[in-house]
Amino acid sequence: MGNVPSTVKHCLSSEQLLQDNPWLRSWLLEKKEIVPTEVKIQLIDMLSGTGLSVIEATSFVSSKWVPQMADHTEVLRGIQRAAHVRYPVLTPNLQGFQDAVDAGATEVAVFGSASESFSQKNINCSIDESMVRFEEVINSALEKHIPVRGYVSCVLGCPHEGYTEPAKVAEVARRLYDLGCYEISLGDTIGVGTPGSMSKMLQSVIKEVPPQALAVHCHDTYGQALANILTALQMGVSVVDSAVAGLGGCPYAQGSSGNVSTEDVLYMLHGMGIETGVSLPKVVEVGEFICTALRRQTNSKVARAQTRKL
Ligand SMILES: CC(C)(COP(=O)([O-])OP(=O)([O-])OC[C@H]1O[C@@H](n2cnc3c(N)ncnc32)[C@H](O)[C@@H]1OP(=O)([O-])[O-])[C@@H](O)C(=O)NCCC(=O)NCCSC(=O)C[C@@](C)(O)CC(=O)[O-]
Repeated sequence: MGNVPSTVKHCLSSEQLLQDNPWLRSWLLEKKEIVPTEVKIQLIDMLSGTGLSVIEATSFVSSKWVPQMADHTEVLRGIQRAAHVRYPVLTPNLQGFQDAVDAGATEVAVFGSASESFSQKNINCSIDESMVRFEEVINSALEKHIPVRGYVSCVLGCPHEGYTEPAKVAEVARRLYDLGCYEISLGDTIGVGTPGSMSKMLQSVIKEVPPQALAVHCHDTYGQALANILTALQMGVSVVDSAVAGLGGCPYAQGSSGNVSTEDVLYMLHGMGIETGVSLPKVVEVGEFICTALRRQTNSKVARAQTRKL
């Protein structure tokens, strides 16, 4: 457990202590607790029953880099696949791709960045080097008729470099699209974007990749995620990444909050008369399950309001 203060070591089993000391609870949670494999499997199985058509199931990254994903094979093999749902997994390189295929993956995603520093910190290589790795993954995947999605991180800002030039995002998105990714998900990894910067960035990207092949992946650090998503919808993007209860984040983007919550996105879309086929009450239920299991509060405003029966 690293540098655990001795007082904490002695009291770990005391639920009362955790209740009396919310700081201790959050400290323990921040210390990268590993979510049990069976909880991950149950979470995905419950999400499969909500009407969602895509659930990103796990990530075939190095367990030395991200120990939380060491059980990727058990998770992918353990879930009950629903016929109407796709279960892509993240694969940063050929090794991850081969492990994913061995575990039964039928769709994968590569993840690059519009920021050199973030690329180095996140996947230990430059943007150019990442494209070489991705090309290997994409070629092998397409030979096996496995669709590949491409992520571009830091599209509206980088934790190390600050502002990201829209032209750089467009260039990286175009390279992934040309390599054969069927869809490019544009990640506001640290959640600093606003409708103004989202619109400017999309105007640039849409010149290179058609909006029908784009998705947005917003984190809600500054509370702008829904506004940014609405901006993207108005510009012709119709695929939105989100996380139940607003969980998530990135181990290489310290301080940024989780993804926009699925519940909040659904509430907005349904309010606009957009048919998603996803049941909001069921997603709220899944959120309650995972928040109880992780002993954390939901980040979804909609879930909180509905619990208070507003
Ligand atoms: C990419 C690597 C693997 C490069 O890691 P590396 O250390 O540079 O890799 P390497 O090729 O030099 O190999 C070193 C060791 O790692 C092993 N290795 C090599 N590849 C793998 C693999 N796939 N699975 C398991 N093991 C692997 C390899 O076998 C070797 O083992 P050793 O010989 O030392 O025992 C590493 O940097 C890594 O795992 N990074 C992932 C970090 C991560 O998961 N970040 C969060 C992803 S989410 C995201 O990026 C943002 C997104 C998508 O959500 C959107 C947004 O919000 O922006």
